[in-house]
Amino acid sequence: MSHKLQPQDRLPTREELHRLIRDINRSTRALELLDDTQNTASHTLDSQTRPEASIKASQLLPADRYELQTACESLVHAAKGSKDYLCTFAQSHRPVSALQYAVHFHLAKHVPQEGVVSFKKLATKADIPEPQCQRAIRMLVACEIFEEPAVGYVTHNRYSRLLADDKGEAALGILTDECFRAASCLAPAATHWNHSQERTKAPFNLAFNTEMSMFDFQSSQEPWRAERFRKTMAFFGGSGKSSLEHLIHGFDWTSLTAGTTVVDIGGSGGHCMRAVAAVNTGIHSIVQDIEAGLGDYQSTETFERRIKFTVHDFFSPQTHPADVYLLRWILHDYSDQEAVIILKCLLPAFMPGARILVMDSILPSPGEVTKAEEKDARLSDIGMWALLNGRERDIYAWTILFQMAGPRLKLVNTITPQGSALSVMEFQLVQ
Ligand SMILES: C[S@@+](CC[C@H](N)C(=O)[O-])C[C@H]1O[C@@H](n2cnc3c(N)ncnc32)[C@H](O)[C@@H]1O
Repeated sequence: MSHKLQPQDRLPTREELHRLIRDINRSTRALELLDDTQNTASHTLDSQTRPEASIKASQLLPADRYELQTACESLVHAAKGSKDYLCTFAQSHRPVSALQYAVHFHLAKHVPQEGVVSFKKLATKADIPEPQCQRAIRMLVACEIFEEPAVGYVTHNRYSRLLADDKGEAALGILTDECFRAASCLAPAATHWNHSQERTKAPFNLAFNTEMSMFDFQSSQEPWRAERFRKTMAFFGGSGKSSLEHLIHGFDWTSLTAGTTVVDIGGSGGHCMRAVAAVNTGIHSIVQDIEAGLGDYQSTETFERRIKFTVHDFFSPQTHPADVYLLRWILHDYSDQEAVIILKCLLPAFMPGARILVMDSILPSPGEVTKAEEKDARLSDIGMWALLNGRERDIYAWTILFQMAGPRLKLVNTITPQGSALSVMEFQLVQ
């Protein structure tokens, strides 16, 4: 009996395949043309644990990198056929759950930096059953995380090595635990709380069975999660699209005169202010966060007393007068109604000429960028929704948000540094 291909199993036509291959060739050539920096690029892509080098890689014509990704992904999807693509896509959570298992049991830390380890020994070290260890790792090997160079033996590759690093493990821990579990509750939470926008009625709350917002839950119930969150923020700031380099290039910090005060609201362990202090030695910085967010840093002073850490809840009125208030990766955590409260709490402390720097992503309009770039931006949008009913915003949504906070707050400048997923938006209070 002959098997007829169903329309949904249709393979790509020759023309479609050739167009995709032409696209791949074109963007590959664009990357290859960067002869001078090519060595840096391939080197940094192979050793992603070196933040300072990765910054350079992230600045290599990101548009070409996204075009290459988009064309490669389209080719893979075309090769699969529609039904297979969609069904595989709907099972994306399965490799992520294998990663969750690997991170939870610290498997990467039990694999030697050089050489191999047997599944048997790895399972013994991690205190887990060997068959489970093998199944999880083999799923990951199929996704190019870890390698099995000889049957039954595991070794690191450039991806798995990231998991062996403390901060990398923390970040992947949050992504595969809090984020993953919360994301599985998007529709149930919407039904349960009738599409509430409150941070205490988010998918996270259903997943973790708590009435507290994620940050309050971390602080008061499971402080190890707050510690892990702080390491994660430092990890993301270390390199790539959210590198702190972009914070430095997104605003002229050297233009601030000696004695200027910068308040970093929700500043975590102070990584942003350390980066700023390194380029302008005259600035005084205050890092504000909740107690658990600051961790061991609270009440300390660093950088020859130029950075102070203080506990402050950004949902209460700002008490510290400053020339610049930095809100990096804060407002996207919240819905408009809650983000407005944070902004309004700033206004009473506002001195003439003071500014607010918001560093967050600006969502592209549909079709404005390649699919790969759009997907990256949208990952974060769904992520913020899942954790706190937050959202990413396009430029119109940002403008409306600030209008809601106060009609006198005006956007005076926006800079998106090359290779950065985040933009710096500068707001001032006009008369
Ligand atoms: C997404 S992180 C951003 C950290 C840092 N600004 C950065 O760019 O890496 C959000 C920060 O807000 C802090 N935070 C959460 N709720 C807060 C509150 N009510 N008041 C002050 N800080 C808060 C968290 O502890 C965390 O450090």
